[in-house]
Amino acid sequence: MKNRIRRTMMFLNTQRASLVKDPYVYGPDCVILDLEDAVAEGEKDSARIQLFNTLKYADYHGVEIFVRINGLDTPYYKEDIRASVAGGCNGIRIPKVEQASDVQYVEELVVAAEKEFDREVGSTMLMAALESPLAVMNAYEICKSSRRLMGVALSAGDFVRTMHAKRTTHGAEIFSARSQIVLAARAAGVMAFDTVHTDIDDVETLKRDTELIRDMGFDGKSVINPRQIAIIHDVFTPSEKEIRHAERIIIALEKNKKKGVGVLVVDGKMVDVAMIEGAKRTLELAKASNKYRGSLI
Ligand SMILES: CC(=O)SCCNC(=O)CCNC(=O)[C@H](O)C(C)(C)COP(=O)(O)OP(=O)(O)OC[C@H]1O[C@@H](n2cnc3c(N)ncnc32)[C@H](O)[C@@H]1OP(=O)(O)O
Ligand SMILES: O=C([O-])CC(=O)C(=O)O
Ligand SMILES: [Mg+2]
Repeated sequence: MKNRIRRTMMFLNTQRASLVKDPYVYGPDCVILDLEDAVAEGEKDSARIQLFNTLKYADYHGVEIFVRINGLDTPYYKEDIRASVAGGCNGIRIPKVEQASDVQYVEELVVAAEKEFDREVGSTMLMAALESPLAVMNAYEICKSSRRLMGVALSAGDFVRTMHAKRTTHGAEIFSARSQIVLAARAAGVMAFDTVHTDIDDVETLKRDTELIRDMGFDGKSVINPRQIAIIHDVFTPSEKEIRHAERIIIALEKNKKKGVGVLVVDGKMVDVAMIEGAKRTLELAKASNKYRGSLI
C-alpha cells in the first residue's frame, strides 16, 4: 500500500542472522533489510542468499519489508533486485538516486523480475534515497519518476560527505535538503522520510530532530537501532488534548457542511475545511500508537 503510517523504517544488516530472524519484536512500522553499506564487500553474495531465505521463510507478522539494494554503480544491484522480488519483499529502497531515470531503470529490472518469478506486475514498491546535492536538486523529478515510487528519504551521511559539509547536532548542514525533499514529496504526493541518527546514545538530539521533521511535514524517519523506535513513535503520537480537538473538528465540520456553514469555531479556534485532513491524520497517528479506539466522543 503506497500510503500508510510509516513513522519508523529500521535498517538491519542482512549479513547477521541474529538480526534478520525477528526484528518485528521491536515494533517498527517497517524494516529495511540492508545489502548496501552495512554489508562488508566480501559478504555481498552470502547476504543476498540470507535475504532470499529470510523473505521466503521468516514471519515478520505484518511488518512491512523493504530491501536496500546496492548502488547502480556496483556489480551487485541486478542480482539484489532479482533476489528481493523472488523472495517477495514489499519494496526496494534504491540508494544514491541522482535522477528520475535511475528509478525508471530499476523499475524496468523489477518488472522483468516480477515476470520471471510470477509476481504480480506492479506489486513491488520503490523508494529513493537522496544522498547528494544533485539528488536534492532533482528531488521533484525523482518524486514524479514512477507510479511505484512510495517515497523519498534523505540520507545525511552521504549527503554531508558529498557536500563537503560537517554533520552537527544542530543540523544546519542538512536543513536546505530537508526542506527541499519534504516540499518535493508533498508536491508529488509521495511520502518523505528523514535520515538516520547515528549517535545511538544521544536521545536528546534524536527527540529534538524528530520533533523538527514532524513539524516540517515528514512522515517518519530511518532508524538504525531498536532503542530509537519508541522515542520516534512517542514524538509522532498526538496528545489526548490533540486527539479530542481533532475529533471535535471532524464532527463539527461534518455537521455544519450539511447546514452550508464552511467556517466555525472549535475549542476557541477558527477551523475550516482545510483542517479536516490534518485532523484525520491526527486520529490515524493516534490509532497507530494504540491511543485511540475510534470513540469520536
Ligand atoms: C549510514 C547508513 O547507511 S545506516 C544503514 C546501515 N547500517 C545498519 O544497518 C546498522 C544497523 N544497526 C546495527 O547494526 C546496530 O544497531 C549497531 C551495530 C549500530 C549497534 O549494535 P549493538 O551495539 O548490538 O546495539 P544494542 O546493544 O542497542 O542492541 C540491542 C539489541 O538489539 C539488536 N539490534 C541492534 N540493532 C538492530 C537492528 N538494526 N535491527 C534489529 N535488531 C537490532 C541487537 O542485536 C541486540 O539484541 P540482543 O539484545 O538480542 O543481543
Ligand atoms: O539512508 C540513510 O539514512 C543512511 C545512509 O545511507 C546515509 O546516511 O548515507
Ligand atoms: Mg548512504
